[in-house]
Amino acid sequence: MRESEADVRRAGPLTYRGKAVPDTTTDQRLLDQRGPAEWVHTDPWRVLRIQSEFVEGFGLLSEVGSAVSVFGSARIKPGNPYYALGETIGGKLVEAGYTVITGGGPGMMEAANKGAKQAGGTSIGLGIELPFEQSLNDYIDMGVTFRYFFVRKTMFVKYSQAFVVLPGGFGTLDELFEAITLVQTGKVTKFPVVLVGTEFWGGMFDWIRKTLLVEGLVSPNDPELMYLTDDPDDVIETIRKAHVDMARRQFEAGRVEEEGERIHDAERADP
Ligand SMILES: CC(C)=CCNc1ncnc2c1ncn2[C@@H]1O[C@H](COP(=O)(O)O)[C@@H](O)[C@H]1O
Repeated sequence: MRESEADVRRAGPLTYRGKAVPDTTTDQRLLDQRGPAEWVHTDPWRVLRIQSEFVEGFGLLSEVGSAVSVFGSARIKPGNPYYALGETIGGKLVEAGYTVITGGGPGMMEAANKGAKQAGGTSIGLGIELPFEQSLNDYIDMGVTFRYFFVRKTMFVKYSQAFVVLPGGFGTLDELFEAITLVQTGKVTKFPVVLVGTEFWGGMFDWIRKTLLVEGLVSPNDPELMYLTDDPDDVIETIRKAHVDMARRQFEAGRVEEEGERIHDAERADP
């Protein structure tokens, strides 16, 4: 016997029959009612917003090729020699075959994006909502603005194969030490973290060796997790060599197909 329309209701994957058929449809309940609004300020709702940030971030970045994240001060202005250094490094990363990812803001982020864009590469900005008005810099081809710092950080780590850290303040230090901690604890397979500016970072390196190491608060090899240089070509060469070595180790460990591809990519980037 055929069911009459009144006897059955299909709501997406759900089927209701007979007296179980609801009085209203899902759309009616969605569109007709407007209840109290406090729930948008609750954690369960935030979880959905957080989830949507991951979806947008993964969606934007998943097809990006080999990429390097460049961190550095939001406050350094064009005209500062560090800004020019950031531009040069952004450009050279592109010439070496990498997409450049930054925090999308002003200062050193803008410098690296500018260098990347002017070299004809892909320039990405992962911005962050801040209490004061601020938009993504003008040199970004693709960008997302995140609400949550921790979601944004996941994107930097997941979609880049190296970090370049230019002079900066607390935000830059936060990004540097997050990266180093992930490498130190084996949460990411060892990837190069290159600091640029021997004079700027030298004091921190000394303190790590003379205090952290001497007090036994880091392992003897931990300071080697960071490489320090002033030379943009050395930045690129260090990253490239690390990628070739890494791909070769993975290849030798038997993960042939994919890793062969990566060796190829890294070698293709040979300047
Ligand atoms: C003028 C000003 C303060 C703007 C702030 N606008 C920002 N926009 C995007 N990312 C940022 C911003 N401030 C800090 N960050 C993040 O923290 C780092 C810079 O922080 P800082 O200036 O070193 O501590 C950047 O690598 C970036 O990922």
